[in-house]
Amino acid sequence: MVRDIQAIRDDFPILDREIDGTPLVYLDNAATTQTPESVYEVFETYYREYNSNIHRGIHTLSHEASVAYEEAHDRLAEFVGASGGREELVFTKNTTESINLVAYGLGLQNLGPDDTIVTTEMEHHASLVTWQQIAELTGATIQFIRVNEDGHLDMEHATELIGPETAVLSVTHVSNVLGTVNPVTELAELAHEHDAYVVVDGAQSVPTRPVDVEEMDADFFAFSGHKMAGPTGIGCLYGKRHLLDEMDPFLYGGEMITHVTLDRSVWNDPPWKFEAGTPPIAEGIALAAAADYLDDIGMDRVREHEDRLAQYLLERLEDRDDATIYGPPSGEQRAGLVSFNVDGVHGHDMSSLLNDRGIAVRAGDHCTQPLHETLDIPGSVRASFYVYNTTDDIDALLDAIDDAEEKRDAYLRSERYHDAIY
Ligand SMILES: Cc1ncc(COP(=O)(O)O)c(CN[C@@H]2CONC2=O)c1O
Repeated sequence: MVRDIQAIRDDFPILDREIDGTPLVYLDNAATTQTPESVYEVFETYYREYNSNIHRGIHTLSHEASVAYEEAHDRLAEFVGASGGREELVFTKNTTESINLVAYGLGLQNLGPDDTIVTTEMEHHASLVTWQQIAELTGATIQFIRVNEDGHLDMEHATELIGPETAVLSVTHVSNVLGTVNPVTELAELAHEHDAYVVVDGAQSVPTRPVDVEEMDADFFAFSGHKMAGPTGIGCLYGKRHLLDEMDPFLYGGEMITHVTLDRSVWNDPPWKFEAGTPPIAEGIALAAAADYLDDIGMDRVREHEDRLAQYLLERLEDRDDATIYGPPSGEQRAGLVSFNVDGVHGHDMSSLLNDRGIAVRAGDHCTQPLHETLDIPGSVRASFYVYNTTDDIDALLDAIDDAEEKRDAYLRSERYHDAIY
């Protein structure tokens, strides 16, 4: 069933909000997406009808909560093509925690001075800082695949860096700044020729396109609930079952054990081995509802919709002689986000001027300071779309950019500017 855009927008009451009397235009989805009624109603039902701690209570509420929470793991595993179900799908707090879990649970235990971690210049700090820290703690070397002018990874450089000493390849599937969709399957193949672990940051891909972790042959794959129409406070780490068996827990305590004596403890099986203490129960169950919501639209349609909006904005920004766009040009496939700058208007001023018009974008370094250094800019303005955005939203953005440019030109003509300069 193909759902029309208005029907989808009606699922998100927040889109009826006004910002100082102006209708909200929400274009900050790469940071956090909005949540449909069908997802946040899950919270209300859970707390109204079966709130209880899981796995230990011998009573109906606990059983119902346990079943729903466990089945949510199966649902998210299915959403990313993990045939092992819940045994390969750990709930964490977010992508950041998922990547840290692999880095500390496997990297810290197995890496040493002879090993290399290969990652890229376009990584989010959630990954880049984490592997930098592991390199420091283990003496391993960390190397970064270069990013080309057009926002793609330099694959020649990748083949130079990935070799016998590579122990880990950690790469973002989609850049949260450039919109670039990286060839993770090709990179995984290269890394596996040298028995390296392949860790994929899927924060920007799982929400926006069909993902099949087994097809790409990722060993680990991390993503967040709040970026896929789900709640904050819940994320996922997919891991191949035999690797999760090998991996050390990251947090210790109840739930993650099967037997404890004063001398030693025996770990539980995955995923519970990595879910110490009382987990985000309602969040996990609500995330399964988010997966249902997105599958109801269809992830191919989500990708097409996002690409259409990105192309619409790219073509119009490319027509401007004072706009600089980062990432692949129009005509090339990219995720539904466009980062840009307008000459003479600082990103934060642009973001503030847009907010005056009810338009929410993000400005700054988007937690990718090394990438912005490579781009030789202090920051950028990023518009990012989701299933409920339309070309009307983009037209409103473009009008507001015109307005910002007029304000800039008026200032440049003003006495205040000339007094300041001369
Ligand atoms: C590619 C990528 N990896 C990891 C993360 C970290 O996700 P969590 O915060 O859920 O752990 C983000 C978040 N994206 C940031 C958050 O705000 N704006 C962004 O672009 C991201 O875009």
